[in-house]
Amino acid sequence: MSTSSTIQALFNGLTPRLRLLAVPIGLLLLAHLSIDWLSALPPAWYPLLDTAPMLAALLATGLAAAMHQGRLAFAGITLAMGALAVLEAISLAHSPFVSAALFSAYTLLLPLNLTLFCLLRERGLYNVHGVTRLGWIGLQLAAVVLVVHGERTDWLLWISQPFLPALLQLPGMTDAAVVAFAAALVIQLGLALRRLEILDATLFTATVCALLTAMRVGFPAAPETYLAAGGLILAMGLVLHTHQIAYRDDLTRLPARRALNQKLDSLGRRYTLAMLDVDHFKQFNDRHGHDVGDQVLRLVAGQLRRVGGGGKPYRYGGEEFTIVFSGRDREQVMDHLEAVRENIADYRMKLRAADRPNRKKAGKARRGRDARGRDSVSVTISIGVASANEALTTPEAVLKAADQALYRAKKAGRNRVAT
Ligand SMILES: Nc1nc2c(ncn2[C@@H]2O[C@H](COP(=O)(O)OP(=O)(O)OP(=O)(O)O)[C@@H](O)[C@H]2O)c(=O)[nH]1
Repeated sequence: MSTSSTIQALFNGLTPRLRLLAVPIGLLLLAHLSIDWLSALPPAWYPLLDTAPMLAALLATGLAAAMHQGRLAFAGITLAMGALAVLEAISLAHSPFVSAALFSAYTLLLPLNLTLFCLLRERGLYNVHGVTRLGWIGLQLAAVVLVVHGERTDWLLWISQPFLPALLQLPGMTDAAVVAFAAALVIQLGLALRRLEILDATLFTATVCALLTAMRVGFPAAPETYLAAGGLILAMGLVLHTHQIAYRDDLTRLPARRALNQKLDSLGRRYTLAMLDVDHFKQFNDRHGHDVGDQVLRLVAGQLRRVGGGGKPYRYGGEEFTIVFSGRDREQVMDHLEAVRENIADYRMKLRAADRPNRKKAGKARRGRDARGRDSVSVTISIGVASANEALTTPEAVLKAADQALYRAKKAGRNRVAT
């Protein structure tokens, strides 16, 4: 097994939540490990190191703006402004008051803004929402300028007051900043794990970078490296997000047809394909409505994800799915497909009041009541299976054979696996 396929296998073995965080956290680790090496660079490299945070943040902002991703564009802008503030604060070019004010602004406003852009709905960039969000950033800039130019030491002293027990305090940071970062990280991680969106995971990791920057201000090359890593992580998140949009089906969150085509092109000589279709789905939709139909497709997708035998499910389109068993013969996958079919047939989906079926209409979708007396419905699926062999030498031919087998399963009465 090559190194890249070992890494791929390890990555695929992670739970979806760990997989989501693996890439941004991996980048952060890489940045962390490179600090010693970067700090030993000859002085000729210092200007590049100094400008790297700004370049990375602007790269993220530019990419986000090009992709109309308002949340990330504004996160990039605030990261750039934060980088400017913290690098000025530690540059020794200003009075202790100005340095302290800039550092406080960084430690309070950056976690607040990154959390806000994580929480806010995506509303694009070039519209009234974009202007409002830009206004919000402008307002903060004005407040910082007011404090710095007005020499408002009273404000600075007020936000610097200690109130946390010694155990929770962090050296060099105000207690307010510790609370801001802690709250930001908890909220962002919670959102990332709940929504399983790569952009949330990258915003969370960028906030970790921002915190490490504040905690390592005295260490050579450390703040610059963490800040640059934050910007690069945002930029990488955007690229992964775009890939996800192109390759993932929005409704079921399974890989979509484009990903299936790519997978088919990468298969070796031994593989089996299964085509699946929800039985009488048109009638089901007519009876229960499109929304309940959508719920059923999500439920089917959830069961397909659990298929054994190394099968990888895809949404082929509409109410059709494909499972790819790479390196497996038909005999090796039949039991796993039977298990999926049975699990789906046995699963009773509870209906909310608004989803109640019209009991007057007769129908083929099975209905009943659960233990708590709520209406429930269930569906069945039919499956057609075919493997590559001397007669079926291309993935297209195997897929077509699986589709013909599916047709036979339907003809034979549905809710069955046919070869
Ligand atoms: N709710 C919902 N319905 C969908 C979606 N995609 C396709 N459909 C519906 O799936 C139905 C497919 O129906 P048909 O291809 O006629 O087949 P069927 O009713 O499943 O019957 P058999 O395949 O013969 O068992 C159509 O009514 C489509 O509108 C979707 O994303 N959501």
